Amino acid sequence: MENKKELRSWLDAFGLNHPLVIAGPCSAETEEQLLKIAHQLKDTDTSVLRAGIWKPRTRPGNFEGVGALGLKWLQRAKEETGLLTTTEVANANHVDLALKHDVDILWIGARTTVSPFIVQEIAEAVKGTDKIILVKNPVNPDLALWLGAVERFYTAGITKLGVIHRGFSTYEKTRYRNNPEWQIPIDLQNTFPDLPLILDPSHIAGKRDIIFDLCQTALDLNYDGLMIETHFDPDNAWSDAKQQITPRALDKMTVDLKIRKVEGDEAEFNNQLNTMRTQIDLIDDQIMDMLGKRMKIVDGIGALKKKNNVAILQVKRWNEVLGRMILEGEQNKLREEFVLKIYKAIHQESINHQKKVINE
Ligand SMILES: C=C(O[C@@H]1C=C(C(=O)O)C=C[C@H]1O)C(=O)O
Repeated sequence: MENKKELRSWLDAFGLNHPLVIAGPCSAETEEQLLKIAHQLKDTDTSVLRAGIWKPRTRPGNFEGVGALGLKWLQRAKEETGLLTTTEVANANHVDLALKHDVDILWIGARTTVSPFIVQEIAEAVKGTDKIILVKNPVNPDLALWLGAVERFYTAGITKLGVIHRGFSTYEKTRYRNNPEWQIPIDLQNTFPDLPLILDPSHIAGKRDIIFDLCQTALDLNYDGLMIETHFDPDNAWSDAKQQITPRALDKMTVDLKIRKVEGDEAEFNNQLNTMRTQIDLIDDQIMDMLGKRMKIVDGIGALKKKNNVAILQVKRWNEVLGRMILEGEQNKLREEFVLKIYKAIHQESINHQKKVINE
């Protein structure tokens, strides 16, 4: 599969002057609940109503969705509000039912994207339709697996495609429910600039107070849309209560979010930008030059260790280097977390270099 301008035609057809907004409850709970939310969203920037009908839950015993019954409610919400509809499908049977109820957009959940067998089954089931398919990232940070799932739909003849970034599972506790790992969608945009990219801040955040920040970051990174869980009474939602926001809060948020242009058009802006980018290029050259020089000395130490039969890893020295660089970083307004990431990568590469020298 290659990037093609046509990948984004379905999105362009919306004719929006703002990112696509998909909103609605985590789960369809009752007909009244879904219709009430749909009507509240009708007068916002929302174009598509979302609602989970079948809910994959981490543990059994929780509310697992109302099932096919909810599809009728979605259909009615579409008739009454004109909003398009979308739901998650996780097997061929879900697809058949969603198609019967004229759901416009089907999304593939993170737990489904990890399984090529199921993705293939779903791709076969939507073959021959003109449905829009949005593929959420797999739970594990694996870009090839994510794109592989998209490709299965493309190969089945589905051309209206897009991806949803919902964050990645980690064992460590972070401030997020699912770590954003922004570099992965950035890499994806580099390879497929015309594949619509939508942020699902609700599942990354896990709590409503950081949703706005996540959405702004996405717009700063040229995302094409937002999928936001919305409920008129979030605290009493049957699933994901902490991360849903009200349709009113969503409306306010879309007003407050700053939409950036992909490129600047004023000559003065472009001049200043070019000057600063030239400065960055020079500094990047220096960084590479210094890293190369550092690595040459590391090789020298490796040769010395080989001669004296001394181990590569020197924990005491390594901790001294780290401690000194954290302080140095502080003076240069660089966060400890960032300094640690860079120096751990440098240390790993030093070890690789010395391994090579010692085994030569
Ligand atoms: C370069 C050395 O080998 C390793 C690499 C280090 C580094 O890159 O700074 C530090 C300690 C060692 O674990 C060394 O022993 O000084």
